[in-house]
Amino acid sequence: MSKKVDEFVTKTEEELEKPTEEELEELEKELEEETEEEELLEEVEEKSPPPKELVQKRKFLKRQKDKDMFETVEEVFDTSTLMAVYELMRRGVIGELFGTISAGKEARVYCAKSPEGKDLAVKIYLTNTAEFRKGIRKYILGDPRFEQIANRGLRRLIYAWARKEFRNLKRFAKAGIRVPEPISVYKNVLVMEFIGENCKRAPLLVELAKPENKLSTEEWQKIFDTVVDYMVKMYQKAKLVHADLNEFNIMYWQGEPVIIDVSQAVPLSHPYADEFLRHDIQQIRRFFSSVGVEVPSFAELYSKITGME
Ligand SMILES: Nc1ncnc2c1ncn2[C@@H]1O[C@H](COP(=O)(O)OP(=O)(O)OP(=O)(O)O)[C@@H](O)[C@H]1O
Repeated sequence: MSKKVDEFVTKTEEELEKPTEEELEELEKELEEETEEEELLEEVEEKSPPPKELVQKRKFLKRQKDKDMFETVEEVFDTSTLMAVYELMRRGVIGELFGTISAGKEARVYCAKSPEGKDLAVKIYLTNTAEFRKGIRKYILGDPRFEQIANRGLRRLIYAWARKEFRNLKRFAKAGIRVPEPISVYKNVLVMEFIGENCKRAPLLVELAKPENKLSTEEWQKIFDTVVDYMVKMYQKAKLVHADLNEFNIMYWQGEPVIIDVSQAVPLSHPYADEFLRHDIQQIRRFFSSVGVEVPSFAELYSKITGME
């Protein structure tokens, strides 16, 4: 944990003024409402660039991201982020904030405890313009219209991005897909269920595939079947395509795969939803065949997920 956060947490613990019941109800309502920026984000998404280019660029950025995952990144919290964490403490969502679980380009994930002592995952989206721009580019590649909007109110757009992940988590959970339970979102801070125990996160599928874990083909088959079942539910019930589904975005906890990183999921109405779905299917086929599962053909999976013959 950075020194800044440490000092901040100690200070706020003594100074917290808890919200009233009415205020909490108001806050709950606020979470349900779509902000202007969220609408704007949806509009911008509709105008994303050609699918081929987008998919290729995503692949490249993913490789970069995986490489960077293992590099240490300096912790930098700006005042507004500190104030957002403070507000979540005041609301009784976060009790204490601990160390970093992951330091990606777009977000940092921290382990925290609720005031009742329950483990929480706190995902903080970076508000640094350059960082966010790089991150969101994989999604809305250098679209000049986006650049314009971004210049006008990038910070608010980031808040919308965090809320989008919160909503997508809700939508997935409602459709019966195992995701971290979304707890709260405020500004660029998203609070969700911690997948793991005592601040030790559960493994990702990519880690589970390492030889020392020695999972049997039957066990992999079971995980594969569950992931496909999730994909069917995503498409047919949640009416969303994950759009970045692979072994880096699926955790494994208590015998079940758990889908994470859903901020970039798109509705089926998105012009490139089908392209993203095809890419997700290819990624899943590639990974599971590499661990010995006899995966069905692309066409078979595609028709199962979409329900189209
Ligand atoms: N709910 C959670 N519980 C425990 N660990 C989590 C949780 N959510 C995310 N993580 C950890 O944090 C990492 C990054 O989370 P996520 O993929 O949502 O963010 P990201 O912005 O895409 O980050 P990255 O750029 O590193 O992929 C995950 O790979 C996982 O190790």
